[in-house]
Formats: sequence, structure tokens, C-alpha cells
Amino acid sequence: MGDMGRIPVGIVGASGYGGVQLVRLLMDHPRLELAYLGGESSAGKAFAELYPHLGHRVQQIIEPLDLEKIADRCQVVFLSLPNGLAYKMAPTLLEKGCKVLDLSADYRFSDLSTYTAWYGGDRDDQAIAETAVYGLPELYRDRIAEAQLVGCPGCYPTASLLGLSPLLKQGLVVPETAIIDAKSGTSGGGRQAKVGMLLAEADNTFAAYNVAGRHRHTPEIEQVCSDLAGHEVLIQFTPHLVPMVRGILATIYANLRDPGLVREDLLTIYNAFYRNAPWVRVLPSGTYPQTKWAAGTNLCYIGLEVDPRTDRVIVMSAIDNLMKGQAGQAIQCLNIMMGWDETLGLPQLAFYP
Ligand SMILES: NC(=O)C1=CN([C@@H]2O[C@H](COP(=O)(O)OP(=O)(O)OC[C@H]3O[C@@H](n4cnc5c(N)ncnc54)[C@H](OP(=O)(O)O)[C@@H]3O)[C@@H](O)[C@H]2O)C=CC1
Ligand SMILES: CC(=O)N[C@@H](CCC(=O)OP(=O)(O)O)C(=O)O
Repeated sequence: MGDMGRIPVGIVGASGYGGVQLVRLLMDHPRLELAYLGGESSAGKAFAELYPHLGHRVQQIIEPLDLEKIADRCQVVFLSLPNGLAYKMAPTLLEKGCKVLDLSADYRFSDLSTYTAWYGGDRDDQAIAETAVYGLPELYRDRIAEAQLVGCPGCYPTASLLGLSPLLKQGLVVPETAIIDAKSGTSGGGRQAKVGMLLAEADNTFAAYNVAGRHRHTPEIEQVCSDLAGHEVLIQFTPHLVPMVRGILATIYANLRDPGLVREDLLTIYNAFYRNAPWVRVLPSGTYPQTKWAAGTNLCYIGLEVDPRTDRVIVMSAIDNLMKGQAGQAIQCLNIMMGWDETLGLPQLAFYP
């Protein structure tokens, strides 16, 4: 235990977008303290050299990877790394008693053959993967509370699943008719330099990518939808890149089983479903979410409509991809794992008015 009863925490991948969000959140968390910052190409640099605006609060140097040292110093470790690295690091940390929260895809799949089909690699750690809990608290809160290893969801799956879950759980729509049309800001692609993310390339343009089941978040969304529906479900998911930095808006369409249902019926059902979920705000009738309301917060805003001409429900779900879609949700999960209030240390006020 660190000073004043705070829990010492390490972040591997501290220089990336997920890493810096975690640092920002940990600085103001009343029960956690930063005990280790790790990176690869940034190792040896002061964190303040990369993020000078946080330099008055964070004096640490980013250190090279040393799992034994991390485990000696930390009770909790966040792995915020490119896919395919966490599963090589987590076993040592777990063996030494650390709680591990992985922000990559390595521990999101209960069946590793799905992971390797989409992410490649050769994994033989099915037994460890099976101990991991999918870190979407609104669906798996009780299991997260008992977990030592959490696989935090992707940003698109978070927005999509929070929008779709009440409908699937209650059997209100035909699951196979669900279409998720989602748009993300560029920070979803991480901090690595990529030509498509240059301002000159990404500004003033709006386009779909990885269409027709080609995005790796498709199987992640389908895994949870199948769990909720009680049978295997295929979902149409189309991601888009929009010229903004933060935020995801998922617009979801599905055919209602009962065409007599109206908007108010569904809003009542959504409000009941999320009544104990402090990070989900179901909007009043006729109000649709905007990404800027969620920016910088751990909130998910949900609005919905029913189209009586087509008997479809249309659900809109907005999050900040770096917060509820990544680092904020990881802290929410840790709060639950520690038995604390799940809102502890997480911002509710958006960056914008
Ligand atoms: N951006 C988003 O909206 C979301 C991202 N995610 C996932 O979270 C994870 C992190 O994403 P993001 O923060 O965007 O990524 P970034 O590209 O911004 O950062 C990646 C980090 O990984 C570090 N790293 C890379 N290789 C190694 C290594 N071998 N050993 C130690 N550190 C290493 C880098 O360190 P260095 O700079 O020192 O080389 C850097 O700190 C990814 O798996 C991503 O898919 C999940 C949800 C949303
Ligand atoms: C805009 C953008 O590029 N977004 C990323 C998704 C980021 C994410 O959540 O990635 P992981 O599932 O790997 O954690 C993409 O489409 O690849």
C-alpha cells in the first residue's frame, strides 16, 4: 500500500493516448497513486517532456519494461499497448498478485480462436484468457468485481453495445436485423504517426472504412450480442472516420418484434435497464446525443426513436472514445474491482459548455 492508503498503480504504454488519459485520471483519483510509467521508444524520457502541461504534477521518468520491478512496486497494472503484447506480460504480473487491466484486444475474447482469426499470432494461453472478464460494467459488473484480469472493451463496441443491449436482453428486436453505423474521431487510431490521420488527409473528409464485416470490432460486438440474445448472432457494423479528434456516435437500427411499441415504451425500458448505471444517461423523449456532451467525461448518452413506417427502432449512443471508450472505463472497472464507488475519480463535466 502506498502513502495515505493509496493503491500504487503502474501504466505500461504511458506515452500513448490511453496512457496519458490514465495519467490524467490517476492524478485526481483519491485512492490511487502513480508508481510506474513504462514505454518502449519513450523509455528514459521524462513524462513531462512528452506532455509538458502535466509536468507540474508528474515528475516521473518513463521506464523500460521490467515486469518483476513493476510487480514489486504496483498492486494494479494498466497495459495500454498495441494488440498482441499484453498476453505476453500479464501472466507474470498475475502470478505476482497484481490486478491487471488490459486496454488492448488481447483479453476481450473468451474463445482465443476468434482472437487469432482476427488479430493473428499463435496463442496457447486459453486457460488464462478464460479467467479474464469483459470490462463493460453495465453488463458484467458482478464478474468484474471478482476479477483479477479485465479485458477492457474497444471504443466502438462500448458505444454500440450500450446502445443495443437493452433491446437484445429483453428480446425486443430481431438481433440479426441490427445495423450499427458508427463514426469516430481520429484519436481512436492512437498516437502513432499514420498518413491517413494527418490533418491534411483527415480534415474536411468523412468516409467509411473496413466495410462489410472487415473491422476487428465486429467479432467483439457479436460475442456480446450473442451472449445477450442467447444464440449466435451476426451484426452489420460499419465504422467511419470523421474530422474531429475525440468522440464516437453510433447510430443503431433494428427491426422491432412488436410493431406496437412506441418511443416512450422503449425509453421506460432503457431507463429501467440503466437505473443503477451512473455512467449512462438516457436522454428525454425527442433528444438526441451529441459527442461534445461526452467529451472528457466517462459518460455514455443514449437517445432513441421508433419509426412506425418501417417498424424500426433507431438508437443513438455517444461517448468519448478515450474515456468511456478506453481509459475512463478502465478506471471505472478498477473502482468496481476494489469495491469502491464506480464514479470515484472520474469526470462528469464535459470539456465544452
Ligand atoms: N485510441 C482509442 O480510442 C482506443 C484504443 N484502444 C486500445 O488501447 C491500446 C492503446 O491505444 P492507444 O493509447 O491509442 O495507442 P498509442 O499508439 O497512442 O500508444 C501505444 C503505447 O504502447 C507503447 N508500446 C508499444 N510497444 C511497446 C512495447 N513493446 N513495450 C512497452 N510499450 C510499448 C508505446 O510506447 P512508446 O511511445 O514508448 O513506444 C505507447 O505508449 C491499443 O490496444 C488500442 O487498440 C482501446 C479503446 C479505444
Ligand atoms: C478511428 C480509428 O482508427 N479507430 C480504431 C479503433 C480503436 C480501438 O478501439 O481499438 P482496439 O480495439 O484495437 O482497442 C480503428 O478503427 O482501428
